[in-house]
Amino acid sequence: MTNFNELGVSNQILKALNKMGFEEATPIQAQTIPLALEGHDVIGQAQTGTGKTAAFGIPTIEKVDAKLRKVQALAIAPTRELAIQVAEELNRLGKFKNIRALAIFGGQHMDRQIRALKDGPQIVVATPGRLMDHMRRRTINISNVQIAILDEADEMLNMGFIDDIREILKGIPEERQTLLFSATMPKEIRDIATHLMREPKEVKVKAKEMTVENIDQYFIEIPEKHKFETLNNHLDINSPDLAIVFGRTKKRVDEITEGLQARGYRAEGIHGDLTQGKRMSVLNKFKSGRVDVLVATDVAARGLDISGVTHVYNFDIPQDPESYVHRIGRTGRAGRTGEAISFITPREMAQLHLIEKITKSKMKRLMPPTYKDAQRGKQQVTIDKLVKTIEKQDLKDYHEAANQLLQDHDSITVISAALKMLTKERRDTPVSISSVAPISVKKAQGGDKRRSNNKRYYGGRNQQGGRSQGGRNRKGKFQNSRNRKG
Ligand SMILES: Nc1ncnc2c1ncn2[C@@H]1O[C@H](COP(=O)(O)OP(=O)(O)OP(=O)(O)O)[C@@H](O)[C@H]1O
Ligand SMILES: [Mg+2]
Repeated sequence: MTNFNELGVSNQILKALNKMGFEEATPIQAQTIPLALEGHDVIGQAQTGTGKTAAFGIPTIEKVDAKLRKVQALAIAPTRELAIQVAEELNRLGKFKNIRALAIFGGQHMDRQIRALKDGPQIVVATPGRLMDHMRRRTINISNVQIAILDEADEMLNMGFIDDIREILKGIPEERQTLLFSATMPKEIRDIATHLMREPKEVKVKAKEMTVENIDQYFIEIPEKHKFETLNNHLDINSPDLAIVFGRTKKRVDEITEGLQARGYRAEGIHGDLTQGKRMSVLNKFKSGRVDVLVATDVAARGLDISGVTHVYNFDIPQDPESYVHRIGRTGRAGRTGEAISFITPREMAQLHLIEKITKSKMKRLMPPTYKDAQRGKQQVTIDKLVKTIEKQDLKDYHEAANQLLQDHDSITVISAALKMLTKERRDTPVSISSVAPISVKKAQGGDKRRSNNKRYYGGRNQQGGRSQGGRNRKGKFQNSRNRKG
């Protein structure tokens, strides 16, 4: 383990790190901070949740001049929420150096952003579309930018974004320093990257697997039409603190969300068709625990750092292995543990093997839990609560009432009634989810075509329906009568 002061970091940043509770540098931070401080271009690849933001953030803050109220560093991120999060972390890191970072992103009033830009932040974190808007209107001056950062670099250099990125980089002085970070870096993308950089130093934190080992990975082989009930059962058994459920399309996310709500779960959906206000409010509710289940498209797959996410469900297996890595990486962050459970239809088993091959990790098979298992799981939660209350031993005030009850009823009946009252039973509202076509490996491996598919996931951009939303969809209704009480 490396201390930050061994890395040549200033006292003001050490003070900020101390305040943030960062005691030691993570491996990617230890390896890239000195290189970036020396002025090298860097491609940094390390697993999800291992502190890449501070790895590029610390040297960036060290290099910009607080007295100069001009944009000196520009970070670009694929989604609005990520841009906001990165700006927040940079502001925490730069607090004692009086460095300010501003997030600019689509869906927010231009006027407001223009005013904020006039305030003279030294760092801007932007989504590409909105940044280009500002560039065209000349409401941002990037001619003083010395450091360009691409967070989620492989995604930013993917088909969906590459043209924007090229155009943005054209507006930045050529003698810039370029920093690229991501948990994944497919070779063809790395080749593109090196063309945009000057003799980049590549740092790849050595890991056996592309995914973090503190995430337990499981899969459940299951027909499409049983996914929703299985998700319900699983949520009941695990009672996750916070869970994210990834669905393939926006429509799917809406349907799963509505279904979960109908069953009594505190679930909300997030995808690119929602207003920015709604996206923010959903995410805030999730972060504060007012929502337990976040149902999302890949708009929430990359970079988001929400502590307390214990479970990630792939309701639909993703098309790209990289996307799998990022999705499950929303749990098991900063050394915590997590579980990832992927639903695989029988025809998608080949896709599962492809993901395993590329990520060099194995998913353990789970049998689909039954409704009975779920009931037991729910009851166990109640029993645990009851036992905790017993252990506290402050029940004297209830003894008289308990004695009275036991005179009129046998103990099994009384305890069962108490358990029933305490158990949050799932509503048995019938729910139907439209089915989607399975992902086939052949399609998934189709080179550039596969890459271009990514585009549709991301919010705030013009999104086409993508194949799985298209006319080939069969509409399969699914109602589970098994769970309906007689
Ligand atoms: N040195 C450190 N010590 C303790 N916590 C840290 C340290 N560095 C980062 N963290 C925390 O770890 C969490 C993950 O960091 P971060 O979001 O930068 O990960 P990442 O590598 O960018 O992940 P992803 O690939 O998902 O984007 C954050 O909550 C961050 O505050
Ligand atoms: Mg990150």
